[in-house]
Amino acid sequence: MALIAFEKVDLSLGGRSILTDIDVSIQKGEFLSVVGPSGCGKTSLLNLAAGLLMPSAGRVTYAGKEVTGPRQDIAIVFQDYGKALLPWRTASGNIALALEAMNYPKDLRETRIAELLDLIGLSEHAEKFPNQLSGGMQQRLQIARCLAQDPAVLLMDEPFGALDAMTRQTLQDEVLAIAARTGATVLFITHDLEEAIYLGDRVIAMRPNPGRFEVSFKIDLPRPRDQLTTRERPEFLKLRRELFDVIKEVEH
Ligand SMILES: Nc1ncnc2c1ncn2[C@@H]1O[C@H](COP(=O)(O)OP(=O)(O)OP(=O)(O)O)[C@@H](O)[C@H]1O
Repeated sequence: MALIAFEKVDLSLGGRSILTDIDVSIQKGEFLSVVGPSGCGKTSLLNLAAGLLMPSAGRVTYAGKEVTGPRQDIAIVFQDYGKALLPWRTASGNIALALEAMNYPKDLRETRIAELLDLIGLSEHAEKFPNQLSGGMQQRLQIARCLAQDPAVLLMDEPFGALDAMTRQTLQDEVLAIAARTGATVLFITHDLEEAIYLGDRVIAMRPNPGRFEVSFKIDLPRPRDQLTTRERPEFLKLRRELFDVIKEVEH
């Protein structure tokens, strides 16, 4: 069953066509990666799924119903964790914020915060403020805060773009583990073609001006994925090459 569907969606902003003819169904539990050149409308696509933007034509549905605004069961992870976290609240305090927003029972909050900190490996850092945490830890914290909502969908907008390569790989594996464990549906936007393939069940490449879908690749690489062996597989290398050729072509 399609959890999120875009049906012939067009988006114009300020009189300019940003996205056109977007048609896609994202299945429950699917991990969909979207790649494309800068400015092709990836963030706009995610904002439509989040109910933060409304289509100019066509419709976006969630579980068969038209999306009319943000929902508690759809969480967004932004690239800029520095802006997403409250600097005057500790790691625990930042997670508490999400629980407060959803009126999570007061007497259960402490246990839930401890669970989430444990899940993302920050138990030792519960009382630290964001600026006392590394970039990777801050991004983990943002993810934990999203997970506090117990979302059915995670929308991730280049979440690891600002992190170093090693941290990035660790967090990729954590997100895969979280998705497998929670059954969450993930829409993942990235500039990194290898990251898109490594994570996804499917990768869609976009073409700019106006933004539209160019091609979709089904990724049949076995799970669980492994940073070394998965990336060494001939199918991985073949997909990487094909995707690279598509992006090179649409950028010109
Ligand atoms: N509110 C707005 N009004 C007018 N144009 C906008 C608005 N928001 C975004 N745009 C334009 O829409 C286009 C797509 O932007 P979007 O941020 O969705 O692209 P993107 O693919 O995510 O880019 P990047 O990879 O650089 O983050 C850009 O040309 C941008 O300038």
